[in-house]
Amino acid sequence: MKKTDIIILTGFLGSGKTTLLKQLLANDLEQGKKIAVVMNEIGKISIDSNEIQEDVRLKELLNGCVCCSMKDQLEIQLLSLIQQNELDIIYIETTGVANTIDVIDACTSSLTVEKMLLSGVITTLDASRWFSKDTLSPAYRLLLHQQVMYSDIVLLNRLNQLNTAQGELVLKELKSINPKIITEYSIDALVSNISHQSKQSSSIPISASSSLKIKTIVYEMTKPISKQKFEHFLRNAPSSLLRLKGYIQFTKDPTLYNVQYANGFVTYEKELMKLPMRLVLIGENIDETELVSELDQLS
Ligand SMILES: Nc1nc2c(ncn2[C@@H]2O[C@H](COP(=O)(O)OP(=O)(O)OP(=O)(O)O)[C@@H](O)[C@H]2O)c(=O)[nH]1
Repeated sequence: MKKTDIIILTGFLGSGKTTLLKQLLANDLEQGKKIAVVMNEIGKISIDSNEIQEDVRLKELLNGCVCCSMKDQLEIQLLSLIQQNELDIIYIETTGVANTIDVIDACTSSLTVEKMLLSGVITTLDASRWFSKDTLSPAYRLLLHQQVMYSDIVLLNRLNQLNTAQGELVLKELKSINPKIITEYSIDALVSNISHQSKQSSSIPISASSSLKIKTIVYEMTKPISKQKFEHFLRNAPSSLLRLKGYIQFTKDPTLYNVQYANGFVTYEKELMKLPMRLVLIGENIDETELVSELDQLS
């Protein structure tokens, strides 16, 4: 069964996410694709939702961020969207202050990965915002940096608001963080580029999933594994492995555990529901063959 593509739109406040989304939706609808949008807003009301066409399924997550307080709601909304509709693409428009890794984490649970595939992260970036980033607080500066770093495509706009030297400096800095910076794009050119490539693949071809900046690996377990070996695996995991989560069963213990690993720490919680033993691993340039082979040896 073809999985529904998930495309995450990130970008700082006012950087052009909704403007881009509207263009992408118009293009997809013209091609007859079945689309849904999950729109996340920090505030209690969404202004941008009114801008979404009627034939697009829309879910709003308001008053919080899907990268933190609303993580669980995102999973629930995604699952309900695909249960009720046959969809080609789900766009997730994040709040301007969302942490990219945490959004990826939130939309790749061990339940969603069965039916959905993360197809990429697109970031919109205002060149003048980047140029004046030193006026932001350290936390927002870091956020902006990470939005660029973890994106599969960065769409840079408003470059014409800077002079030539400033523009060159911005580009040099950005390209040292992420070479996939697209500048001077007009939405028309971008959309026609997407349309052209979409004829070959069924979704927005940001890149093949194997070459995404942040990769998600799904590991299905057929039998319980050794807890001792699993913890040894985690202790020796590469630092590029950012997250591991899912449901796991250990040898000589009938309990199913919800396992969560991040920043070198692992936690287990008893899971009462009968869920598939499946792990999701998220990381930057992680080697799937190597990790899967190591996991295979844990039983
Ligand atoms: N010059 C220029 N302006 C743009 C571009 N994209 C969006 N804008 C304008 O920037 C403003 C904010 O655009 P939005 O698309 O609402 O930005 P957003 O990232 O969704 O904003 P928030 O949801 O508030 O974070 C609007 O006035 C847009 O018309 C662009 O590529 N170039």
